[in-house]
Parts: sequence; C-alpha cells; structure tokens
Amino acid sequence: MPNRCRLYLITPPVFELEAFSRALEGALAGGDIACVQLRLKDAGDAEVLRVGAALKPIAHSADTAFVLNDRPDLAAKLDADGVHVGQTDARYAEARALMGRDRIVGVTCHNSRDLAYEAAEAGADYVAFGAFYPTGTKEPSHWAEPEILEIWQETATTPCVAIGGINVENAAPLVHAGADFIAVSAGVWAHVDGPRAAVAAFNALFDELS
Ligand SMILES: Cc1ncc(COP(=O)(O)OP(=O)(O)O)c(N)n1
Ligand SMILES: Cc1nc(C(=O)O)sc1CCOP(=O)(O)O
Ligand SMILES: [Mg+2]
Repeated sequence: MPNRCRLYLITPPVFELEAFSRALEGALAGGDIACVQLRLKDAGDAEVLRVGAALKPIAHSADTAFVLNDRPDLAAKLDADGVHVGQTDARYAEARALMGRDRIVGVTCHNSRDLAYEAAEAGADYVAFGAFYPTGTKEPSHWAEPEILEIWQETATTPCVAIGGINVENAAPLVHAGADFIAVSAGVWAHVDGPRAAVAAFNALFDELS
C-alpha cells in the first residue's frame, strides 16, 4: 500500500507579507500540509530573509516544514527545514553541504528519470517532476506525463513530487500514478472558496484515493 499523498504548498511569487501571513494561517487551518515552500522570484536577499523569518514560525505552528526555493545559502541563514533547487540553481552537492544531512534538499527533475535517479543516488530527499498541466505561475520549460510517477514508484524509493498547474479537479490522476506529494500554488491561493477550503478539499481527495 503506497503512502498517503500529501500537499506541498508553494507561496505566490509576489505578495504583501501581512496579508499573506493571514492567508497562510487560513491555509494551514484547512488540513494537513507537509511543507510550505517560500518562492519569491524577484526579491532581494534581505527581503527573502525578512519574509522567511516571519513565515517559518507560522508554518511550524502547524507542524509544517518550511522550505526555501532556489537559495541554499539563505536557507541555511534562515535555519529553514530545507531547500528546493532546480537544474539551474545551486548544484545538489552545494545545497547539501550548506544544509547538512538532517535538512531537506529537493531537486527539480522536469520530465527526466535520468535526472531523478542521479539526484536520488546523490542523496536528495525528494525529486520533483513537472509541469503536468498548464500554469500561469510560470512558463514551464518541460512537460511531464503521469506515467513518469508510476515508473518512479516501481523503480525507486526516494519520494516524488508532482508540480505544475495542479488543482483539486485535476490532481486525481497524479495521486493514482503515485505522487507522494502534490505541489500547488495557484490551486490553493486562487481557489474560488479560498485557501482553507482548497486545502481541505485536497486532503479529502487524498483520503479518498490513498
Ligand atoms: C517542489 C518544487 N518542484 C519544482 C520546482 C521548480 O524549481 P525550478 O525548476 O528551480 O524553478 P523555480 O521554481 O525556481 O522557478 C519548485 N520550485 N518546487
Ligand atoms: C514553480 C513551478 N515549477 C514547475 C515545474 O514544472 O518545475 S511548475 C511551477 C508552478 C507551480 O505553481 P502552480 O501550482 O500555480 O502551477
Ligand atoms: Mg529554482
């Protein structure tokens, strides 16, 4: 029996801290969230550190891990629980050296099993595949099919994350295919009934399918 799928929540790329802190509290009140990733694409280092220092305790108050995107150096400074690195960010080995063995290091692997096996063998805590669906959050450079999750589950033990355009309505095939985590940004923050309802709906779906 595979593990129950869990939600991996990604912040919007731009937000106002005070209002977003309340939105994050609302999302966390909606149900289980394994991890919150701070993904600010156009902020300077000082701003990332300021926002990270404010959001980390909010995530921790719900027993949710706090992960920083792109920057293992800032993640270490923030004492974050982990960092997510893409193929054009810091290399995995550099991220691991900065974060230490006890923190989470996740790696983008697009639609490539070879990249994923390489990351897993190097010691990554999870590999991320995507994008599975069109998304307005960023312009995806690669497209993945659910089959990559099935093959990954049959051939590897490192957890896998599915990302890209996922919402409550289109997540089921990815859960069926074996995603350990469903990573979502707009599907939570732009949900018609608000973030709390979105998180509750994702959790109901995971309960139903796992
Ligand atoms: C969980 C997760 N998976 C993939 C990504 C994408 O990372 P990357 O390819 O480095 O692109 P940016 O997010 O940095 O634009 C991610 N952030 N999180
Ligand atoms: C940050 C990111 N990385 C992707 C990839 O394919 O690697 S897709 C994506 C956007 C995730 O946001 P949303 O849930 O709003 O689509
Ligand atoms: Mg990146």
